[in-house]
Amino acid sequence: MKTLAYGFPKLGEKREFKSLLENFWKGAMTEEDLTKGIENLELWRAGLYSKYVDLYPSGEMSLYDFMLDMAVTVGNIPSRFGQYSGLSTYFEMARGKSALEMTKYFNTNYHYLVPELEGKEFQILENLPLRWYTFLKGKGFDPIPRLIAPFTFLKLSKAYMRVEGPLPMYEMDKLSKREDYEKYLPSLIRVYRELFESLKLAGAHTVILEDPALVFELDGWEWDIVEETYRSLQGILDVYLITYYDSVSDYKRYVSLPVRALGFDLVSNSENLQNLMKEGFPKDKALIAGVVNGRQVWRTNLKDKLKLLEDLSKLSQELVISNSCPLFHLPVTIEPEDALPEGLKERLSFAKEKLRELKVLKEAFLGEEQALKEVEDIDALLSQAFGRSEEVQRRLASLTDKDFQRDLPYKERVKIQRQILNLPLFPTTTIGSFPQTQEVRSMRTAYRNGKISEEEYKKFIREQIQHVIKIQEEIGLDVLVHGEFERTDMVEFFAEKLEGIATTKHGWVLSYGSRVYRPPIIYGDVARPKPMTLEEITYAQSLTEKPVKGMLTGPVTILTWSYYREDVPKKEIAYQIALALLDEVKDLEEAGIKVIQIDEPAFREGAPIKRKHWEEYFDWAIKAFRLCSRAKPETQIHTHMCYSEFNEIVPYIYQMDFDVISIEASRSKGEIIKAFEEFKEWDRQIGIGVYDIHSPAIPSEEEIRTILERAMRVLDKELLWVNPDCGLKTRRWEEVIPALKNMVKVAKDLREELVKA
Ligand SMILES: CN1c2c(nc(N)[nH]c2=O)NC[C@@H]1CNc1ccc(C(=O)N[C@@H](CCC(=O)N[C@@H](CCC(=O)N[C@@H](CCC(=O)O)C(=O)O)C(=O)O)C(=O)O)cc1
Ligand SMILES: N[C@@H](CCS)C(=O)O
Ligand SMILES: [Zn+2]
Repeated sequence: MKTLAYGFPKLGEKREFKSLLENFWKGAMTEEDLTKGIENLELWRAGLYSKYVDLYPSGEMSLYDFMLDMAVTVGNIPSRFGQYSGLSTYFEMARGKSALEMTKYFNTNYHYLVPELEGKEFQILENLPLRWYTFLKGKGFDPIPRLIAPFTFLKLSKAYMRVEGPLPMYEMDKLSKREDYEKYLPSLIRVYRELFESLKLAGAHTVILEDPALVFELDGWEWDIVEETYRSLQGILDVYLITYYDSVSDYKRYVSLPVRALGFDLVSNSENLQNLMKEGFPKDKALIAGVVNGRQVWRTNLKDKLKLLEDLSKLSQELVISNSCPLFHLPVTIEPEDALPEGLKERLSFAKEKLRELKVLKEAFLGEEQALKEVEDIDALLSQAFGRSEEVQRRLASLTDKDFQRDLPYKERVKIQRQILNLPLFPTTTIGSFPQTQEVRSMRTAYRNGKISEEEYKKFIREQIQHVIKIQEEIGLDVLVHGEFERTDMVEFFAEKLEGIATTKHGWVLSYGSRVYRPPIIYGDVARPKPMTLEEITYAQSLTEKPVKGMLTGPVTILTWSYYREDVPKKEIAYQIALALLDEVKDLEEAGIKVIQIDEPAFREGAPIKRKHWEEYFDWAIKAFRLCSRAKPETQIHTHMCYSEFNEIVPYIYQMDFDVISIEASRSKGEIIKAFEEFKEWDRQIGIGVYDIHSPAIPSEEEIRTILERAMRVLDKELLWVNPDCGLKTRRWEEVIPALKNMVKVAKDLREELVKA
């Protein structure tokens, strides 16, 4: 029996990764120092792995994103970036003016960069797997090199495809046919074989291939391709194949693949286990059992897992115990958290603690007394009831169908809202946040550390609000926002104000690039003790005649971007949060707020990977949104979504019954617009994001106009709003002001042109 861990967070205990990158980008650090710093982080990580587990990977360290690293390794540099010249091209692809599209990795809040295939032959450009393998080897470690598998690489990429029509066009899209894969696979496999050869030469015997795309519901021809791929990769290194986030979609074909070891996520659902028990497992392969949850922070009930491992050991002589999915969804360690609610800390386990759990599990499995005692102690602790509230549960039980239905249908509501708001054609707005400058963050830190008083902090926030209202009025925006300066993060802010949710001090997790967030922990039933946003929103509204949007984060997003209890159905938690938000909506209405935006950027991400589970998810996710947005007919309800593939879920989005949606579409080059063309019932107002807020580049009037004109070809102009594709918190004022001016100018020009026409 061996232990294997992978995906340990690269961020560092003190967010060193973030500081290194951001200092380098600011010009405050040389490339040499950046490299040294990153290498130190890799050594720290390897040190932890080797302390707790038998097997661990190299090649997980990336300067931005592991998919981007794979693309660079195999020489997949889109031609618009010109000749690859090291870090400058690398970061241009990640965050430059025409950066690669960024989207969520499976159903997680980690964002990867989508490789763009242009039909060129692959070739090794930078052998990053070899670089990191030899680096750790040279420092006395014995890692297993790890790569994203060819199938997942292609499945998550996009390629230029010919679109048939009166005028043949080329558009970026996912590979969807056998021929698409046949075009790219032979050369990709050749490159992987070369990579394997180079690793073998450097002393490796084994390689870990992460192939999570095998958990998608694949067609038979896709499995044929997977089989052909693994057959073609044989003969150089032993392959440990790892899948995660769900069960493999075709168990029989999976276990027949010609590899040395096969990994299973035995946590996300029970399908993998059922198949293992029913179908058995091949004698000639090792079974990698992903039993320790890599996505949730709860301490593992090792007693349950021991029983599971005993069952599995009857199936395979060679059992490897592992985490269920990469550990980078967890903060590094629980150690420094000293302000958690009573009784919570001992129930939690972050990435470092999960490594230790793997070690204890192995020891207990081998019958070591100390470990067996720990197993019993944990079981006794976790069996005690924790965090439930009868009052919240009573409120939930009293819900009826009426609670999920607004009083008037959209067609009636919209007439009333038009009269009240009296907005022009192409109303302009922003998504909510304005630059979270160093000054804003420092003031918050000072307030939290007791260096300034609550009064001083509040005064500072009021000044920020005054400033942002004035700026928006000067720019000529139609629906204003208060800027969200009082918020660390759109989920954490609400979590801090809700009962039943804990927040951490140091529990940072990477979302993309160097951007981090601290996922809150929903440990009990959720309730709102007092208003959460009223003070800032009503203050902002008092400064202007224009409508200011009340700004809330929706129930599905609060749930999805937090850790949550596994013994309470997600639907129940979502409804609890929705009821708390409904109280806030009512308070905002009472205070005269006419427009309320309830952000749901995680609405798509929360959906199960397999479509067969979608109906069940969307049923409660839609209802949770409807529950919290049951405002008066005259209140205009907005929602906002970003950085996911929304095309397939437009019919579900429609059922949320909002009045206006703003949706990101700029990095994906307006593909979403096509989806609205196909969904004929669409009658809601919609703001297609007209520029990418992740890039520091200021969008030109022409770029903005192109997206709007494209939208106008598909959607009635009466429905269109004009806005950036997400909040502006990561941008600087110098970028935001000219960008918004260009945006408002285009909206005004279009209005005038339509009047003349
Ligand atoms: C919109 N998105 C979000 C997602 N997930 C979220 N949870 N939140 C989101 O907004 N997913 C999809 C997209 C893209 N994802 C992200 C995620 C994170 C950011 C982002 O900008 N993060 C900030 C972190 C902001 C934060 O919480 N900061 C705190 C702490 C400030 C701090 O570090 N202070 C220093 C000292 C500072 C000083 O004194 O000078 C310290 O404590 O050491 C705060 O503001 O209070 C980031 O910077 O990464 C964007 C998109
Ligand atoms: N209102 C939030 C939404 C981000 S998805 C913001 O503007 O940052
Ligand atoms: Zn957004």
